[in-house]
This record gives sequence, C-alpha cells and structure tokens, in this order.
Amino acid sequence: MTKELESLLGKFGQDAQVIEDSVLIGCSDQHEAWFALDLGLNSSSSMYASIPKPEMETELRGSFVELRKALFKLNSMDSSLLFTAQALLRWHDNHQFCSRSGQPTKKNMAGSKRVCPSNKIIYYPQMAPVVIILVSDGSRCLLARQSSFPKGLYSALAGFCDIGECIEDAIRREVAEEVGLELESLQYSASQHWPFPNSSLMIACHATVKPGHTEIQVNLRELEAAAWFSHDEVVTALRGEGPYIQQQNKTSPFSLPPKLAIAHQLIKEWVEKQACSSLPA
Ligand SMILES: NC(=O)c1ccc[n+]([C@@H]2O[C@H](COP(=O)([O-])OP(=O)(O)OC[C@H]3O[C@@H](n4cnc5c(N)ncnc54)[C@H](O)[C@@H]3O)[C@@H](O)[C@H]2O)c1
Ligand SMILES: [Mg+2]
Repeated sequence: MTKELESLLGKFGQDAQVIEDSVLIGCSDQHEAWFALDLGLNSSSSMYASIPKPEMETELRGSFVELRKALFKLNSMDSSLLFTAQALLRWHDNHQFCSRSGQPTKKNMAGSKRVCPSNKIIYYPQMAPVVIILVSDGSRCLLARQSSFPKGLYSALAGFCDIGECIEDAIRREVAEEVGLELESLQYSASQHWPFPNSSLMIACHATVKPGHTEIQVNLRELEAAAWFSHDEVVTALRGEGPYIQQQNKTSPFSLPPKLAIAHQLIKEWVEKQACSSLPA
C-alpha cells in the first residue's frame, strides 16, 4: 500500500517523505494498521497545496465530498474512521508549534502526540465534552434548530461543557439557558466522537421536565426556534415524510439529523420507549 501511495504522490510531483505525516486511525480485523494522510487539497496554506483536486479525482476514480454531506452516505464503520482521521489530522495541523517555546513540535510515528524538542512538553490530541439532551414532557419531545441548520431540520439541545462542570450540571445549565426549562430526571444514553466544529465527545442523555412546567422560553441568541413535537410527528419525520412546518413565514418539511448523528439515535430511542409505554399492560 505504501508503494501505491508513493507512486500516486510521485505522479503529482510530491516527495514520498510526506507519508511520515500520516496518523494511525485504527486497524483491520486482520490486524493491518490503517493510517490517514492529509493531502491538503482544501488548504491554500498547506505545503501540498500544489496537488490539483480534479486531477486527483480522475486518478482515484472518485470525487471529493464535504464531510458533513458524506454523513448521509457513509456506514458507521467508515464514518468513525473518517471522523478520527479528520479530527486527528486537523489537530496536528493546528499544533505545529509549542505554545511555551514557540519552537516547532514533532509528531510521534503513530500521531498520538507531539513533543517540543527544546523543553520536552508533550501535547496530546484533545476532545471537548459536549452534552446533548432530548427533553421529554412524558408524551412530547423538545427539539430545536439553529439558523445554520438546513431548512426545516430540528435536533436535540446541545452545548459545550464549561470548565470545572460535571455532565449533570452542564445539562441542567444548557437546558435552562437555551429554553428556560428545569429538569426533573436525567438518564444517560450513549456517546459519540464528533469532528465538528473541532473534536467533541458528545454525551447523550434523555431528560424529563417537572410535570406542568413545559413552557419554553427560546433563547434567540443561541437558537432560531424550539418546540414540543408529538410522537406521531417525530415518527413521520424519521420516515422522511415531513410533516411541513411553518418557519419564518415559509413552510419547510420537518426533518431530523442523519442516522449517523447521535441526535438521531436519541430521538429514535425516545420514539421506541414511547411506543413501549403506550402498549396495554
Ligand atoms: N452529533 C450530533 O448528533 C450533534 C447534534 C447537535 C449538536 N452537535 C454538536 O454539538 C456542538 C455543540 O452544540 P452547540 O453549538 O449548541 O453548543 P453551545 O450551545 O455550547 O453553543 C456554541 C457556542 O459555545 C461556545 N463554546 C464554548 N466552548 C466551546 C468549545 N470548546 N468549542 C467551540 N465553541 C465553544 C462558542 O461561543 C459557540 O458558538 C455543535 O458544534 C455540534 O456540532 C452534534
Ligand atoms: Mg446549544
């Protein structure tokens, strides 16, 4: 494989030396190591910026797709590898220099750290903890949208943990800040590494509000809209069949995050729990 890559780089006038910039992202069931390499096709500042994208697409018989758009096409194994590769390569690109000495840092072979040769400080890749919460009032769930989301798309509430904060406090603060609700109970669901905007560890939980305390006060500095949705509305949206919702004098089909996003899994889990709880005993 290294030979194939060397020959590909050679065709584009690149030195095989760049292969040393690759990072380890996993291994196959047969214990073959998988590495990722940034060819810098999107970066004008990159030292490999001379590689022309269309020619590379022709050579590889494929086409480059923006990572967020690829979310709708990838399976979970490929997406996990790609997310790790993107997050790790970007971390290396952003940590080229020691913040104490200003000297260039050096990557270890696997790419699991960088060291400053002058003062031996070790830098490790980091993930920011982010809580994601699906709030329910017993029969409806609360979904919200930011103006940057695709039209009609609603997701669970989310937010970065502040320094010194535990997950429970971050959840209660985010829900209070974004929609003005007080939570009664919390239940952990699952977690996911998410490469946007930088590397985050998404910690997903279900939550319920106190009975009768369901009035939303949308924080318009953080959200464009938030609303309670019924089980039926969510089921229809999961099937990709709308319904249409009114948004700033326009109607758009109500949609949910893609399957690979943990928000989708939380919403699906809530729908399944609702279906079970409505079955006759
Ligand atoms: N995988 C999923 O299903 C899913 C679903 C929803 C959101 N998310 C991710 O969760 C992240 C957080 O959600 P949010 O945007 O509502 O967060 P948020 O409510 O905390 O608001 C974002 C703001 O927080 C500030 N901030 C604080 N710490 C930060 C940090 N470490 N990095 C970047 N900004 C920081 C910035 O000002 C930023 O604009 C989003 O970036 C999004 O990619 C993932
Ligand atoms: Mg938020």
